[in-house]
Amino acid sequence: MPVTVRILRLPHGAGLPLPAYESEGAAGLDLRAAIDQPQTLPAGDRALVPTGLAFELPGGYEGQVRPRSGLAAKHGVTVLNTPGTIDSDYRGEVKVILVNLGAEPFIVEPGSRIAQLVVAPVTRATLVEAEELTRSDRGAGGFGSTGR
Ligand SMILES: O=c1ccn([C@H]2C[C@H](O)[C@@H](COP(=O)(O)OP(=O)(O)OP(=O)(O)O)O2)c(=O)[nH]1
Ligand SMILES: [Mg+2]
Repeated sequence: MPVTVRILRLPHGAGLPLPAYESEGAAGLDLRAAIDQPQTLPAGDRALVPTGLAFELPGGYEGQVRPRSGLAAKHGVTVLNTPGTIDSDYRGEVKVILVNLGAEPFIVEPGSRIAQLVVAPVTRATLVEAEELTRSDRGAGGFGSTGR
């Protein structure tokens, strides 16, 4: 379902194109690094990379910051907290926590596409505290209880 999202380009992101869906059916809007110098991400290290963007998501929606599979497959570079959560009431700059799990340093180039933002509906729960929970076949079994 299409949804309208207000977006603000911050001064350091003003020269970058607006995020776009890169194909007709793409789920994510690519996010770019709003940096003015190449930034080296050493192997094993992480960095909070600015996007130069702030969003106003409608109530009932969230933004999910997800990795790009190409960066992960080719360089071992992913989003540390994937999926990062952008709350609908957050008005600050969206930043991407990149981590380099590869063996080589990775250079983040200015304006390069580092992650993607998926806008998704969220359900908010009403919690009802209970004395006990309804029985189920699974019960408390988990963490591999059904075997391999
Ligand atoms: O990858 C991310 C994750 C979060 N945020 C921003 C938007 C989000 O609405 C806010 C808070 O994120 P989260 O709730 O995940 O972080 P927290 O550690 O719980 O911080 P807070 O106490 O501010 O909620 O930070 C980002 O820019 N990038
Ligand atoms: Mg939080």
